[in-house]
Amino acid sequence: SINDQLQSIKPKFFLIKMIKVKTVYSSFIPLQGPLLALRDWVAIESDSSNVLKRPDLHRMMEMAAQKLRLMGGTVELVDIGEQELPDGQTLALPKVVTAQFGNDPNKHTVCVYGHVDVQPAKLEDGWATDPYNLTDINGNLYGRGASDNKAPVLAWIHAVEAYQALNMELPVNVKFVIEGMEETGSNGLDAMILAQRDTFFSDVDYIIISDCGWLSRRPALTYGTRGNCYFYAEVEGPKQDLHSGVYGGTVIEPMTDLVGILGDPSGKILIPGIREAVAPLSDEEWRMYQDIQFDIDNYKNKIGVNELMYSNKVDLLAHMWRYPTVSIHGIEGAFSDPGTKTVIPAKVTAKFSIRQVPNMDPAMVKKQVTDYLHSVFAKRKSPNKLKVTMVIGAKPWLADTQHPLYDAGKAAVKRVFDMDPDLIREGGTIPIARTFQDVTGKSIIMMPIGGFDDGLHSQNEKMSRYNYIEGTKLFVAYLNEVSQIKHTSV
Ligand SMILES: CC(C)C[C@H](N)C(=O)NCC(=O)O
Repeated sequence: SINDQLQSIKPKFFLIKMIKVKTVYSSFIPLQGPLLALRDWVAIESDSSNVLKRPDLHRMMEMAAQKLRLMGGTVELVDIGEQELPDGQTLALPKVVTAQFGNDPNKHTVCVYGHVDVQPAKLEDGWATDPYNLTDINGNLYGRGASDNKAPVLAWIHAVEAYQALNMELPVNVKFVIEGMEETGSNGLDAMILAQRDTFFSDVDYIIISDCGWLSRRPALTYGTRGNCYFYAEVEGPKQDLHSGVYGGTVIEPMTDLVGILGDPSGKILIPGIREAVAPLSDEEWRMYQDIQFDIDNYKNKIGVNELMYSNKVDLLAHMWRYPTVSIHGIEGAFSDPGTKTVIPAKVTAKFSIRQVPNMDPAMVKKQVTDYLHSVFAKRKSPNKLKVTMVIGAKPWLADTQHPLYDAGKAAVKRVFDMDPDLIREGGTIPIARTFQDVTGKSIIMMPIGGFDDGLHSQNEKMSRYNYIEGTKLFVAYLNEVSQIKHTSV
């Protein structure tokens, strides 16, 4: 009837109005709705790398599940077993939250993946505000996990809530997979995806991930991530720490060995075989990089340096996204407190990682790194013992930007931001992306809403009110665009 038709037009009109409505972003507007939800989520120190914080992480997963339950979703907390710690003890992994809204066989089904664990953060690290107390300064919401990845996960939840609030049917069925171990390699999630391939994932058509950021103020769609191989290199010498005055000069120090095998002034990867495996940069990719908006001075200012490894845009983007890099993160066992302790540490463990790209393979990288370090160590003829372990082996991921998912993404960005997105890659790693692709055979899009200067993993991480709310509008619009994709596209 006419009435039914009017009913179906009215909410759609509201939806378009909601997307187009100009929101005022000011710190003077008190936190409400989505901002309060983000405050509550940031308040939980869900640090997946710290075993002492595991109870908080369990609480975080329960809180995410409860939010989805209250919205009427079909929610499960999936037990993914235990994690083995380096000392041989075991610890329960945080359960994975799965949820489903709608199961209409005539609609597409999208699966939104995100995580609610965070990297460590302490006020003493140099934060200007308490990392677990969401603080608004000039429209930026500061807090650990605000951008990586709590606000983006919440923005997807709010997108579903927006349809519900308007009494509108979701244009697609929406599933969620929310995990709590992303920052430490997504332990247990690969097995869970494999186990549920023919159940939870059987009707999923497309996978959407919003766990990354824009490159500039221009919105972006991401089509590649680097992988990550994370290593521990342990050098063990005397049976206990020693006084450097009493024993220095007689003992072959583990720290000297460690620095000796890791150190190279170029900061480049010397390990044979690694660079040779890298897929060459094609002319087309090179051309694409030239069109991307990237302000080198802005980038330098953001991180507070005067000079970078390369001085032109294409080289910088290529080395950020599609060449491997090595970073040394820290040395466990070394003296690092303030003061002047004169100690020879008995055992030191370097932590470093290699971001890898197509066509590198983690198993091969593990062998190459282990063989190389042992060969360099052998030349030192040291009596100390070296042990090399790879603790994370996450593969890189690359998508086809010609897929209709990306056309739908461009249309949604245009609708909300009135501009075309940059098509970018990401230097960081989303360990599970490749598993989703390989196990389910479905296409993935990464649709970031984080700002280019959000400070992920660093001090003063933030998410702006603007990106959070406009990002939610983007997701609302995107669900609508995805529903228009022809049913034949996988
Ligand atoms: C920018 C990254 C893809 C964000 C992601 N959450 C992350 O930090 N992954 C782990 C990593 O070390 O890259």
